[in-house]
Amino acid sequence: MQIIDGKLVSETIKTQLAEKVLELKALGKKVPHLAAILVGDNPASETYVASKVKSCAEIGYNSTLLRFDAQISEKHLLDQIIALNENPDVDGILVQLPLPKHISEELVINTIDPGKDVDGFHPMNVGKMVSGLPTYIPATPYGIMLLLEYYQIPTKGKHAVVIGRSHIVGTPMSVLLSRNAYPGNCTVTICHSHTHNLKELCLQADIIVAAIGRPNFVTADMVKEGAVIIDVGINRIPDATKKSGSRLVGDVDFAAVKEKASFITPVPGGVGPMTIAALLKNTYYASQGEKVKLN
Ligand SMILES: Nc1nc2c(c(=O)[nH]1)N[C@@H](CN(C=O)c1ccc(C(=O)N[C@@H](CCC(=O)O)C(=O)O)cc1)CN2
Repeated sequence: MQIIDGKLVSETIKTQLAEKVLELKALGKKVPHLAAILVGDNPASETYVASKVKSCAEIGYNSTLLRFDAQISEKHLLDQIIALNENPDVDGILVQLPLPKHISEELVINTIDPGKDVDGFHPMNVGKMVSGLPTYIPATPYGIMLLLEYYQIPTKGKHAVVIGRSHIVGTPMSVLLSRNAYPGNCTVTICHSHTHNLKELCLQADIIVAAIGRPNFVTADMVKEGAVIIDVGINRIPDATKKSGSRLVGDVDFAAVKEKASFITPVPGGVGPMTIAALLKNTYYASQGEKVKLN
């Protein structure tokens, strides 16, 4: 069994991007600029946005963080996005999700200029991804594709089971795994809350992508010997032995499942850091007026 080291791969990608920034600077060109919008005080969102801003600084990107309290009106938020769309210095825009209930995520995403939508959530970019055209690919699925490629994990003809059908992870992941290229060419099954024979399907899977948001949901008895396990879950559970009183676990029972897996991502240190690295790659492409073209 091999543990997929997302921290290592993300650091490698960040080093490559930092080199590209130095090249831009040497040519007297502008460095990539990411604008992040954070609404409210969700502690997890605060951590993720802080990590995005810190990563930008580490590799030499400019970043702008716009913070608003949870009561911001939808109209005011949309006006801020429009201003960023019109700001020629800003290459990439992201609005950290989730948003407070009174704000339509759909409207917010649709307001971001598709050319600056480095999260790849705009319907125009989703459509391009589904059509196999160069575009911005949502950061978590993009990060997973980069991990599969880095570890040269065979995917052609494999049965991939994706647990979860969110717009951020499950749905794009299923599109990418079934595309006609490497990584891809999988036969994909998407499972969700109405899937009755989940265990049976998982037992047939060569690759499982768990993105359901339930701690330790995938147990060893659901996994075939030699399966590749990609854990997207980030769940904080109580742990009295920790100073903080809690610890982070994925959607997979890592300790037991690793005994059966050929490759497995840990939590933390697996998919999470790759989400940031993939966002930074998208931002670089946006700054160059390019889109991501997977192999
Ligand atoms: N606008 C967006 N919102 C959200 C996205 C997204 O891609 N765009 N994805 C998630 C959260 N997310 C990025 O925003 C994200 C989640 C986890 C990590 C990460 O590095 N996790 C670490 C653990 C961090 C911790 O201690 O809590 C790991 O797994 O090692 C980065 C980014 C929802 N919202």
